[in-house]
Parts: sequence; C-alpha cells; structure tokens
Amino acid sequence: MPNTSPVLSVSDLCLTLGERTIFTSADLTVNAGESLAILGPSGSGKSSLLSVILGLISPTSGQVVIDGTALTDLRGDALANLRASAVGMVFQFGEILPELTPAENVALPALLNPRPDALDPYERAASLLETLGVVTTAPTAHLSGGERQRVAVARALINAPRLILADEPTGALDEKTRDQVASILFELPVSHHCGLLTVTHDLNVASRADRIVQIVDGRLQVRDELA
Ligand SMILES: Nc1ncnc2c1ncn2[C@@H]1O[C@H](COP(=O)(O)OP(=O)(O)OP(=O)(O)O)[C@@H](O)[C@H]1O
Repeated sequence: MPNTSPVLSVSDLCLTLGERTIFTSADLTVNAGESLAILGPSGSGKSSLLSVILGLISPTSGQVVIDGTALTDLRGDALANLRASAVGMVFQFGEILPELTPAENVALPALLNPRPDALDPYERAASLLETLGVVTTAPTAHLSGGERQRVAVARALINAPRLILADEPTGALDEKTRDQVASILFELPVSHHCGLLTVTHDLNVASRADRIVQIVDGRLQVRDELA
C-alpha cells in the first residue's frame, strides 16, 4: 500500500508585504504521488507563496509543514538542511550554470548535501540525465531550452526530495517542448513517489495536475474545471 501522507501542508497562512496583504488564511495539502497546480494572474502572489514554502520569506502567520517537519519553526542550518534534503526546485529559465557540465549541474546539490548512504553524485546525475533523455556530453551552453529544463528537473531530483516545487517551469518554452517537459514533470509524483506543486499561467499545463488551486483576491480557491 503506497504511503500517501502529506509531503506539504500549509495551514492558515497569511503574508503581508509592506502595506499589502498578499494572501490570507491559505490552506493547502500535497500528498506523495500527487500534483497540484497553482493558477493566478500576474501579481496575485504565486511566487510569494512558493518563497514562503521554501522558507525564503517568513509568513506573517500560519504554518508550513514539509514531510512532517514544521519548516516555519526552523531557522539557519536546520532550515537549509530541510530545504536541501526534502525539496527540489525547478525555475522558469532552468537557472543552470553554463560553466559546469550538465552532469556537474545535476550533481551539485548532492555534493553540497552529502548523504553517506547514497550512490556517488555523478553516477546518480548520469543516470537521471539518461532517464530524462539529455546527452551529457554536450556543453551546457549548447543545450536547447527544453534540454536545460530537463537538466533542471534532474537537478531537482538528485537528493530524492519528497516535494518538487516548480515556478512557471514551461513558461520559456515553445508549445511542443512545453508539452514534453510538462509530461516529464507530471510523471514525477508517480515515478519518484513525491509531491509536485507547480505555479503556472498556462491552462494546458495546469490541466495535467490532479488538482488546481487559484489565488483570487488573496484567497486560495479550488478550481474544479478549466472553462
Ligand atoms: N517586498 C515586497 N513589498 C511589497 N510588495 C511586494 C514585495 N515583494 C512582492 N510584492 C508584491 O507582491 C505581489 C505578489 O507578487 P508575486 O511575485 O508573488 O506574484 P506572482 O503571482 O508570482 O506574479 P507573476 O505571475 O507576475 O510572477 C506583487 O504585487 C508584488 O509587487
């Protein structure tokens, strides 16, 4: 019987930045094996919500629990360790380092967060890149947008996180490549038994998620259909 316990629980979260209330009383849960898409217009607070879930900004009130640990109670090294071991992040433009090879980019989080029980980071990186169909011999600077996003997905997976967060992961891609990268992303909850939370403007991408939540006037609302 698969473990479908929450890998992310957000409860009664409020965030005020300056004079502005970005969101209030926000609740959401992502279980292992499940995907959730967050939709919302520009400026509605999607990236701010991800920043709170990553522990990059502190909420005004409320709690974020990742894989059973209250991230909002942690500071310093304890926060960084939870983020490094339990969360993988995919950004809109990949944010991979052109000076490093694809395998070095993917191995980097494992080299920075070594686990004595794990395989060699470079072996794991090569295996992930092969699975995701990236030619590891090509210089990073020569990779296409879709290949860069595959490298970014492999890097997000290197520490076997319980939760993958993605901020507009297909926003910089053409339609065909978007669909390929979206397919890879939305297979992850099942293939890697993690939770996936993705922020997107794109209804095509959101429609692949198990559940869709929309930010409307600072509130999270479940969206049942994509009319
Ligand atoms: N430090 C800050 N002080 C005040 N307001 C801020 C601060 N940081 C962000 N904001 C505001 O918070 C709001 C939400 O920003 P956020 O980037 O989370 O939106 P978003 O939904 O991700 O937008 P987009 O889709 O355009 O990326 C914006 O109106 C932004 O101007």
